[in-house]
Amino acid sequence: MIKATILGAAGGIGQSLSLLLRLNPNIDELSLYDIVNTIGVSTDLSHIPTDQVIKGYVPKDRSDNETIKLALADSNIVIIPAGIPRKPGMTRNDLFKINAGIVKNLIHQTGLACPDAFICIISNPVNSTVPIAVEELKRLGVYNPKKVFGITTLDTLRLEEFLKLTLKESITTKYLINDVITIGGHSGDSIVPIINSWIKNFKKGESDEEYLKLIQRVQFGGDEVVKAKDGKGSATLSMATAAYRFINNLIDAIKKNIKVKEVAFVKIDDLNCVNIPDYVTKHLEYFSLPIIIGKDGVELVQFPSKLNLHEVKMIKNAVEKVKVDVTKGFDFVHGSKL
Ligand SMILES: NC(=O)C1=CN([C@@H]2O[C@H](COP(=O)(O)OP(=O)(O)OC[C@H]3O[C@@H](n4cnc5c(N)ncnc54)[C@H](O)[C@@H]3O)[C@@H](O)[C@H]2O)C=CC1
Ligand SMILES: O=C([O-])CC(=O)C(=O)O
Repeated sequence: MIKATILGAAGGIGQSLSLLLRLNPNIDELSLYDIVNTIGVSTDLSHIPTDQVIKGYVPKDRSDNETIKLALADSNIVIIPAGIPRKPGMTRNDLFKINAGIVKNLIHQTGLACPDAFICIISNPVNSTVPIAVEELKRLGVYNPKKVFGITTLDTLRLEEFLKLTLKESITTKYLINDVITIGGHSGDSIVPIINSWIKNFKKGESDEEYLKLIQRVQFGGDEVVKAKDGKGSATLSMATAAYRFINNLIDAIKKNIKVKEVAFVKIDDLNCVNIPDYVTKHLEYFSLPIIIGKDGVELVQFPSKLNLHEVKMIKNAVEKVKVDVTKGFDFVHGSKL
């Protein structure tokens, strides 16, 4: 029995993701929670014929914690896209002030209602909201490092698509999936695209202008959408697709007991890691990296092999960036040590 709950289900990502999950036959119950409009969204989706139970939940007022408890009860998977999106001119860090509190409260309720659930955090800034979630779960005494993920899949989707466009050859995304990934964090130059042997397709290798342009476009892909939406939010449809890819794989691990390979922002120092270089582990606890997920969660964190020199340079820079964001998240829960 799989029950998936979306917290923030009435938003741009929430609604699109709800539709995709409604169409997934491996989900037995879909639970949609938001502070607004989930009754409308769930009623709409309930007219799609499936064998799935679907329910919408909206709290009566700010002090109502009973409704979210009902929404979360018995969930195996909790997905959190609740919070505000960017407007042009903002960085993801500008969202911290509002989203940090939202994520902390929702994680608190999740830890109380379904402490054993897999938790997928979409709300930005991911580099800080994941540490907030981890520290809050620790406070409750229910933290399981194998089951807390920051969703960075959209960066990899962008890399697949933009690399294909850059190479202008008869390469389809089919050949790129599993071969190209992004690691690091989820903001600007903390995002590190890894293109494996495709570097050979660039005439001047790591110093090729087209290669450097590709890196920049992936790192600032979110800004491209924010600008195009012109004040009406950030990526929603591509993000829902990205989250769906991750969740679909996660369900294969949980329900079919298949070991799946994914990439997510996880707390690496609490997990079983192989081949992670000192220049990463010495300095920080969290990074988005390839992971193997089994039915009980992350079994292994891996580090990509065959990196080019530019990729190593980008990783070292990402380590510095992520470290600052992680500390901000940690301090939000525990209070600054300064
Ligand atoms: N991880 C990633 O790659 C990406 C992350 N995001 C982030 O996802 C978040 C959501 O983006 P959108 O869906 O576009 O925003 P949105 O504004 O369309 O939807 C957010 C939803 O959260 C709800 N919400 C706010 N406070 C809540 C609470 N306490 N409990 C439950 N629901 C609550 C709102 O009512 C709204 O329906 C943003 O922080 C955005 O930056 C967006 C794209 C990619
Ligand atoms: O850019 C944003 O604010 C939303 C996001 O995380 C992305 O599209 O990657």
